[in-house]
Amino acid sequence: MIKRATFWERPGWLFCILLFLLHFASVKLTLFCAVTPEKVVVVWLPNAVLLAALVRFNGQRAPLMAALTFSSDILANLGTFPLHEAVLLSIINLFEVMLSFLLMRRSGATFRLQRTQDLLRFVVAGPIAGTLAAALMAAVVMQQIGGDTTPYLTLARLWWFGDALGLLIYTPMLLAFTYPPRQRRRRTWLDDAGLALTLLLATAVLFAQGRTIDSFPVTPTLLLPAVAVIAFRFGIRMTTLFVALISLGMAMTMTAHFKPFGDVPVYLETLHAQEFILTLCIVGIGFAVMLNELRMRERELESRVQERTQELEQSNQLLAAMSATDGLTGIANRRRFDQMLNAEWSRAWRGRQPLTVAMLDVDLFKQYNDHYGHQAGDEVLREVAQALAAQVRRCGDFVARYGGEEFAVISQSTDAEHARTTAGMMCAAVEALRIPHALSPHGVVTVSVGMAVTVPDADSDAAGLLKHADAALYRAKQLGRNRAELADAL
Ligand SMILES: Nc1nc2c(ncn2[C@@H]2O[C@H](COP(=O)(O)OP(=O)(O)OP(=O)(O)O)[C@@H](O)[C@H]2O)c(=O)[nH]1
Repeated sequence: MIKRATFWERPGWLFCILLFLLHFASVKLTLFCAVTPEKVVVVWLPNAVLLAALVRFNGQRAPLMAALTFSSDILANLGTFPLHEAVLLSIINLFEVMLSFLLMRRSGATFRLQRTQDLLRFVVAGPIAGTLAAALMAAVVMQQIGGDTTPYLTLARLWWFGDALGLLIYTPMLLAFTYPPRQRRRRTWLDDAGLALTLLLATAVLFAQGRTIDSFPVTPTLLLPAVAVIAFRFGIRMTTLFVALISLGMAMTMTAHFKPFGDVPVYLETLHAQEFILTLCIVGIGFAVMLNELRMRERELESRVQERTQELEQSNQLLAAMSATDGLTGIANRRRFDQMLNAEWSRAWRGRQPLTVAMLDVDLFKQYNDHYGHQAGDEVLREVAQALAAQVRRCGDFVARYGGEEFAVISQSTDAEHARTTAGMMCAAVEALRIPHALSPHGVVTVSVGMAVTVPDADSDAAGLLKHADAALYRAKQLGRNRAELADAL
């Protein structure tokens, strides 16, 4: 089995066989049901098959595809035209498609024809310019070689209109069906009923022979509102399919001598049919493409808004993190510490649990700065902060830089004994860094710690706890530094 993605990546042998068969069938189908007994082509669809293939693969293997459809064109035409005429007309068909494709490429139309701008570029390149150029040549061939006595301009116009409509109807349809739909819509029974009714109406209109019901003429124009509704409800695929079916149906009924536009001369009838099919295309395909573009833009806008919201959320998170972080040490700052202390205080109060605050101060830091310089002092603060953070991470506590060379730690559910052990460990952790301090009696950088433990109640507050911890820190400094002191009960 060839996978869908692989099949549409490059025109492989399977695609080429299918292209040949589809092209051959489309010539036969057109000759069978879209050419009136007077040999007037209402819509010529084979050229759309090659153009859609060239556009779909952006010109990959163009010579091979051209050769295949050229031979299929001659083969299929042989029964209707003599060989030399079939060859010449096939050359003109090929010229028409190639010119349309090159003009489309030059205009920058993208493959899917799903935006109004792309559709307009396609219309100018194919149904207007490419087919007109071919029509002017074909009329000469038909007159000079085929011996057709119809006036030159009439011949050219008939070729032009038939081929232009063929390209206009079938190229967008074939392209729409070679891509998976962007968004599948859920169809309701009402949609299905509407579709069935529209097809019924189309059949009735095509076979009504332009009759009137209660002096109301049953003409194909009745189908225009229906195609607009289909474009609105079902999107490009279904609309192009509907337009194609109606056009082919109309051509078929005309070749079978039904007269959807009443009893009018054949040249006028063909003109009416072509005018009607053109209007059907503009209303149906044009409306579907416009709606599709609007929906695509809406989706693009939605995803862009989503992207921006996500970016904004990330920036907000970053900002929040930045406003809570100390720039020098990278740990929480005083602001965050105050928030945490209030939150933990309330929690401990509600749970009647003890709460511990420890204040830490780097010993003889002024001397360190004076001796080693301010930048070396900054580096010490960073290292001390990391050592303390590693220490509290293990116990699930919270550490912040309180300001200057002071740090603060909050511990939950700690009794006095546990608080003392933890503080001792923090002193040891800083001493273990072994940062030389020539002016300290310990020879290395050390910290002093003051702690206060309390079970919050109505008579105490967080500020009081901090004050007690600060007093204990002062005592630790007095008692020789590099030690931890516990404050008296609050
Ligand atoms: N390098 C550096 N120094 C700072 C920073 N913040 C505060 N300091 C310094 O820290 C020193 C604090 O000195 P003091 O309050 O006298 O205390 P100390 O020298 O540590 O003495 P004790 O606390 O009694 O052990 C001052 O010299 C401040 O300039 C900082 O961000 N970086």
